Amino acid sequence: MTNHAGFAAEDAVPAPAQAGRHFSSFLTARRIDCKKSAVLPMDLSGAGVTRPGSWLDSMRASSPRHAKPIAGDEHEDWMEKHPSALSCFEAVVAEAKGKQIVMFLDYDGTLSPIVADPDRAVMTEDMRDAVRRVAEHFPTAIVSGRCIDKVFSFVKLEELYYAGSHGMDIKGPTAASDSHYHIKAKGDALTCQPASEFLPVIEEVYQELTARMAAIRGALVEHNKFCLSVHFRCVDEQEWGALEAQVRAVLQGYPDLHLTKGRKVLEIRPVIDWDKGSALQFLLKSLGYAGRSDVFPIYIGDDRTDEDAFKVKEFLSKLVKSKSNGAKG
Ligand SMILES: O=P(O)(O)OC[C@H]1O[C@H](O[C@H]2O[C@H](CO)[C@@H](O)[C@H](O)[C@H]2O)[C@H](O)[C@@H](O)[C@@H]1O
Repeated sequence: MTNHAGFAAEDAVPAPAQAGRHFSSFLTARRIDCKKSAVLPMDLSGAGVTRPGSWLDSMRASSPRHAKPIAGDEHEDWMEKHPSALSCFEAVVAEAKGKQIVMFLDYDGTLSPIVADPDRAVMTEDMRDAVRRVAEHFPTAIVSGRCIDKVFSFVKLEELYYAGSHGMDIKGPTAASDSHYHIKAKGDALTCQPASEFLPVIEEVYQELTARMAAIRGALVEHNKFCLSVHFRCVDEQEWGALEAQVRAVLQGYPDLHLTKGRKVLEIRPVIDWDKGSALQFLLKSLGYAGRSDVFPIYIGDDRTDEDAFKVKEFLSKLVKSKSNGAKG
């Protein structure tokens, strides 16, 4: 569900699928298996998402200057499929009644505003209080592209679960050991790191990219432990093509890594079958909630990587269906 402003949000490509903030829930989880995190074939054609020639266009289209309004029928169709969470709030409440809510929250752009310097993306005290209060009532997890340590340094709430590195590093306050899901109970803590074998290669690529990006003014490489972010928010647009070419040149030597695009950022990740959606399923499973009809997970996020979690189950069509069947909202 989307709080849709009628314009493609900043960094949104293609526009309709990215506009606004999402607020989603699903009723049952798709099956996951941490052990079967298959290494997929390399896709240097653009992270399996976009053709190489279209990457620069996509980076440009993500700039507010280039963003186009979604018009006419296309807008109507899109709104029909992606109703605003706020306009459906009563339907969400009705659907959640009598069920255990489990809350999943993205960090950047959701709990914190988007700012030029990634190290300064702090959340407000009001937002922290709101998250604290949510966590008093429901199990709550932060699901972020950042490394856990960084996101924890911003959120500072020990009672939460954290899924950093786009879900590839999970920690939480309680655990029941489960070898099938690679859950290790360390004291009371829950951990899962399905991409740990990639740590050395990520470090190597970090060093290479940092060296190359030194020549591009404003470029920044952020180490997110199991993945990397190459930020171009502060890079002159004339340099974006060169930056992308440099990143691709480095990745030529690393077939087990792939490239995706976020909000003014290129993201480098291990090619494993694991994303924010897998993390969400893992957490539900380890909390004992997977597949239960009396559980109502909610996910709030603003980015394309959050859509991996939204895809876990067609909760949206369920809500749209219940709405057209007469539910309020
Ligand atoms: O999954 P998220 O918690 O949304 O993290 C995604 C990326 O967010 C951060 O970058 C974004 O926010 C920065 C601070 O506002 C902004 O400067 C940048 O342009 C955005 O792309 C973070 O720095 C990345 O490492 C995350 O992968």
